[in-house]
This record gives sequence, structure tokens and C-alpha cells, in this order.
Amino acid sequence: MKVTVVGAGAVGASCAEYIAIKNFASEVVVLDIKEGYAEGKAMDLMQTASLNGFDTKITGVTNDYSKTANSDIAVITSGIPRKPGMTREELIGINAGIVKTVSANLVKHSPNVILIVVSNPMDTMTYLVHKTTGLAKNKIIGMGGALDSARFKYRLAEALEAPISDVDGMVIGGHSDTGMVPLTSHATRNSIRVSEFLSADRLEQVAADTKVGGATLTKLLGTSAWYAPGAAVSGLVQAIACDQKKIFPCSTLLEGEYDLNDICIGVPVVLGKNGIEKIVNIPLSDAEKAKMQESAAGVKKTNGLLEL
Ligand SMILES: O=C(O)C[C@H](O)C(=O)O
Repeated sequence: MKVTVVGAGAVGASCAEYIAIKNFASEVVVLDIKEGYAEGKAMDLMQTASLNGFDTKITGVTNDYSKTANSDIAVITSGIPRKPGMTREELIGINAGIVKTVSANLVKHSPNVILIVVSNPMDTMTYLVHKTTGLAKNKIIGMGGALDSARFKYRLAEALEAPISDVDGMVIGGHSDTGMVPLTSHATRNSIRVSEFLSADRLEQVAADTKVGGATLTKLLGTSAWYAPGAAVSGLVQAIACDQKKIFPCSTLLEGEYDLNDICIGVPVVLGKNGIEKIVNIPLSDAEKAKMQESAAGVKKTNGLLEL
């Protein structure tokens, strides 16, 4: 199993680290445009192998896509992160061109690759990859919902004063400060609805904190987060590499599902060796349906800025 990670910045390096530590891939190639940078990150990570007990071989390359040839899965983290006060959507001007070039180069050397898009604005970048690469829709996956759901569970556990392992919950919709749809009505603590423990006001606060999860970290760190994004990507990569058939919310092309068309946005999917194996339709309340439509309108507005 060969996995490529494009971008050796904080998010790319974190993806490579978590994938390697989980020890399911034989090879991880990290590619960056900055001379020697990916090589340095790869060497530093490889020097953790004996300490962390993994055998994945990590190599770094400077912009040489021939070294990514025959990758089974590739992760696109390239582009610029937002700064405090910015929205993800504001990155479109710079990141669209980068993501288009990177995805074309990846597909040229690995025509059967499954692409995971992380660069922001993620849903629009996933749509761009769908429009420009010619890859089948099951092979284009946007990473946002897995991360947003992890943040949702963190906030739920905090409110419940419970261990995170006791908590389950999912965020669908667009990966944006306003577009996320945390499914509080479906969230549980050890199979008991969280509304049994928390007031409607507290649950609303949990949802609000979840939606600005990325912005909160960007304000604290001065740039966007990397540990949870890297861990979320490694979860998706592992589910595909190990054919786990796990359900994650991912951005995928919808053709009628959830009453949406011609858009990539977060919905629950089954991930296995073919990438997205199934889109899972879950019943939503009228309020959740309305939020999903509103979220989609926001994503479509950003998609409209693409020069396709
Ligand atoms: O918040 C960001 O800009 C980066 C990423 O999308 C995140 O949610 O951490």
C-alpha cells in the first residue's frame, strides 16, 4: 500500500506521522515544492520509527511526481492555511490553482489513485478535483466531516463531563464556520441520546463551539490546526487501505441524495478499498434538512467562484 501526501507543512507532516504510526501502509511519500523540506520532514519522521515501533517507509521528494507513481491513495494538503479572522472560503483564489495542478500531476502518475482532499475551502476543492481530473466519483473524497465530528465529540464530552470514548456523534454539511450541521439529535452517550443529559441550550452551545472549531484553533495558534486534521486523514486512509467499511462523514459528489445535486458536501459514507463504497442516507429532522440546504447554498456560492 503506497500513500502519497502532498504538502509537507504541519498538516501534511501530521498526516504522514499518524499514517506511519498506525503501521498499515508499506510506503508513504511526502512531496513538497520547497527544496529539501519534504526530505527533511521524512528523515525526521523516519528517525521516530524505532521509537514509535512502525515499519512504514517514509520518503520525501521535492516536487518530483514520478516518485509518487502508482500510489493507491494520495492526500492533498497543498495551498495556504487561513490566518486568524479569515474564513476558509477566502483561500479559494490561491488554493484553487494549486489543487488543480497537484491533482492533475497525481492522476498522471497514478491513474488508479484515490484522492483525499484536505486543502480549503475543502468542499469546493473537492468539487474542483471532481470537475477537472476525470476520476470516478467514488475516488474523490473530501476530508472535513471526520475532523468536525471529532471536534463535536470533544465538545460533547466536555459538556457531559464524560470520557470521549463514551460519546458518539456526527457532523454533516459543508466544512465551514457557518455551514456545518452537527447532528445533536443523533448524538449519544453510550447509546443514550445526549438530550437526556444536556439542556437544549447547552446542546446549542456545543453545536456552536463545534462549528467554529477550526477558527478557534486558528485564533489560538496564529495558523490553522494540524494534529486533529492529520489524525482524521489517517482514519480515512486506514479505512480505505484496510477495506474496513467504516462510516465517516466525507465530502462527496451528490446526485440526488439528501435532495442535492452537482455539489460535493459532507454526508455519511462507507469507506472501503474502492474509496466511497456507499452514500448512507440517514433520516433528518425538518430543521436539519433546512440547515443542510442552507449549507449547500453556501458551498454552491463558493463553487461559483471557480473558473471551470
Ligand atoms: O480551520 C481551518 O482553516 C483548517 C481546517 O479546515 C480545520 O478545520 O482545522
